[in-house]
Amino acid sequence: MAADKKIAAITARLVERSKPSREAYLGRVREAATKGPHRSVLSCGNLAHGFAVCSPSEKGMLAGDRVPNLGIITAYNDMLSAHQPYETYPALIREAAREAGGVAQVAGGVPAMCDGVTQGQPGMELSLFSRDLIAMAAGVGLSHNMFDSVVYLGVCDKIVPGLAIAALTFGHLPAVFVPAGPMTSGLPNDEKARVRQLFAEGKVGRDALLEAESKSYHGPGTCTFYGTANSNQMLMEIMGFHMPGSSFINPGTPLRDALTKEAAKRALAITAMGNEFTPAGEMIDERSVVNGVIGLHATGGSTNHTLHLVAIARAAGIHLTWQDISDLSDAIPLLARVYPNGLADVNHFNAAGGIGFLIRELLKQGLLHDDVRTVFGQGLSAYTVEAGLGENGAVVRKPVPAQSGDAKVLSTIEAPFQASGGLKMLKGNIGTGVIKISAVKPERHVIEAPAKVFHDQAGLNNAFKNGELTGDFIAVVRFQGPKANGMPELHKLTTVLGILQDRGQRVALLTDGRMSGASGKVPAAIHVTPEAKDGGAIAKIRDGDMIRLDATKGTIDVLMDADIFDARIAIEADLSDNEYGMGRELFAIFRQNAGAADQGGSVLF
Ligand SMILES: O=C(O)C(=O)C[C@H](O)[C@H](O)COP(=O)(O)O
Ligand code: SF4
Repeated sequence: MAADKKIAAITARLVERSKPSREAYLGRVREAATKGPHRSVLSCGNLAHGFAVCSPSEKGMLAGDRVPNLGIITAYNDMLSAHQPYETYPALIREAAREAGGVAQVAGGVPAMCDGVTQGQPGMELSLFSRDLIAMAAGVGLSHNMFDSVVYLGVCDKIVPGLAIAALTFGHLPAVFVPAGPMTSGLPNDEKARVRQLFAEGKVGRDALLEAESKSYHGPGTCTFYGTANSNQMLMEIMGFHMPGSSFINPGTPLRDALTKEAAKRALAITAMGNEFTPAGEMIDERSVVNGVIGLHATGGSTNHTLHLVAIARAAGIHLTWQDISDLSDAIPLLARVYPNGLADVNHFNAAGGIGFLIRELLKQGLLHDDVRTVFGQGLSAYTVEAGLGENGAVVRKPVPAQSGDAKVLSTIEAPFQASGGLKMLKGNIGTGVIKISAVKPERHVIEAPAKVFHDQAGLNNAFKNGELTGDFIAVVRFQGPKANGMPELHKLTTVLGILQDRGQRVALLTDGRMSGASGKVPAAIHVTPEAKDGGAIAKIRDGDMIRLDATKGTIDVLMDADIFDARIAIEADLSDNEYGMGRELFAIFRQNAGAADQGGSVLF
């Protein structure tokens, strides 16, 4: 149990709130678990289909009941720089399985969207829904019931959350997440952002912009800013789904391959057929979820996890709320400064000590639950390490250094960058929302200004081009919620609002949509619930209304007589443009059934 009383109290209320659903969930997991192998319930016909393409020796092993079979769920494609390295992983994993006396098969693939390719494009309106689709697609692969353990190959924004929902839905099976690692450092992220602003102001041309973007995103691996994808890696490690020290090792290196093989062997070692059975649904409990939230706060992680972590927890019968996330923020200091929360990138963070250093610092003051189960065994203290290669090419681990390799990037618990974490909940007569304050200067934590209302990103960008965005204002961009158009990221607005902010205007964004984890310096009240499409108060706001966004107090309010504001009719919008094109017609059932943002914006729960 965490030593810190506040964390223990928040965890206790999470356990209490979740009791009925968690007990029902654990009952299902225990019912589904079997001494195995799971394939033993299949008919000869089923099994013959299942191993038809295996080698004769693998068929011999799978025909018996002594050898575990490892399922691989892969999100490989060439679109995501972070997922392209997975092309070669199945062969490596099969080799490791053979060495471990087991068998491995690709159970199935899942789709993976790159939010960088679709940012500002119609495709982004499928992004949030792709998370649930990924969980469903992984379920299709695992429903063959041929497997005794699973390795999940995924890194990016919606993919890890979708795979984690699947892993917990199949919580009777062990689950090891296998990362592919970050791209090597290219053009610094702040320099990329500077060239973008110059382009938006017409000071450089497309050739200069494309050159800067291409130097920033230049090869295999995860983009190096600390957005949702790299927040995912931190979460998977601090929640115990990764092998210790594996998150931020670059792709195409001997250590990366050694970690992949080690993960496969570990996944085969923790099946019900061995003596370290670690089913995902029992490994992940309320303490693991709270540890994930703590990691988000301590690193300034992505706002998208106020959606995804809520949905992941629900898959395990755990009811995480925005109030839990916000209250933990008050108890957890910011220990990392990685872009957009600073100038460093994730490679610098890892070189400074990485996740192992972060965990050690938080454990020093009892700010994490140490008494948790992980794929590596019992206790989070085992993760206060960094991974390396031994003489024989195997993975070796040693304790993280006592000192940070760069105190400007990764600090100690004694000298945090901020006393509280990065994510705050906002409440008021507009509804509830969240704001990431770790990347916003303190003098911009409170913005009081007139509303300028838009119904899409283009409206705001056009107003900028026409020179209409003068003075202080709060841009209200609405009908961007899950039911309206799939809750796209509005990250492209950061450039325009950043230019105005740099000119000295006091500006902010208020939306029922999302931002990227890479969004940062402009104060943004996002995920506002109820959304406009649901008749939320955000649909009552008019141009010129005075709005106060106060991240210090945690409030978002229209400053007018309550009766007058309440009496207003929530306007409706023509959303027919969002119903067709780029596959959006395939996701109508998702828009119709999406849950509220504070419930994860999911069609599953
Ligand atoms: O981390 C997240 O939440 C993201 O979704 C990051 C997006 O992939 C951005 O779109 C990529 O950054 P930009 O190149 O600035 O567009
Ligand atoms: S981090 Fe974002 S932009 Fe980079 S590959 Fe992953 S999804 Fe695409």
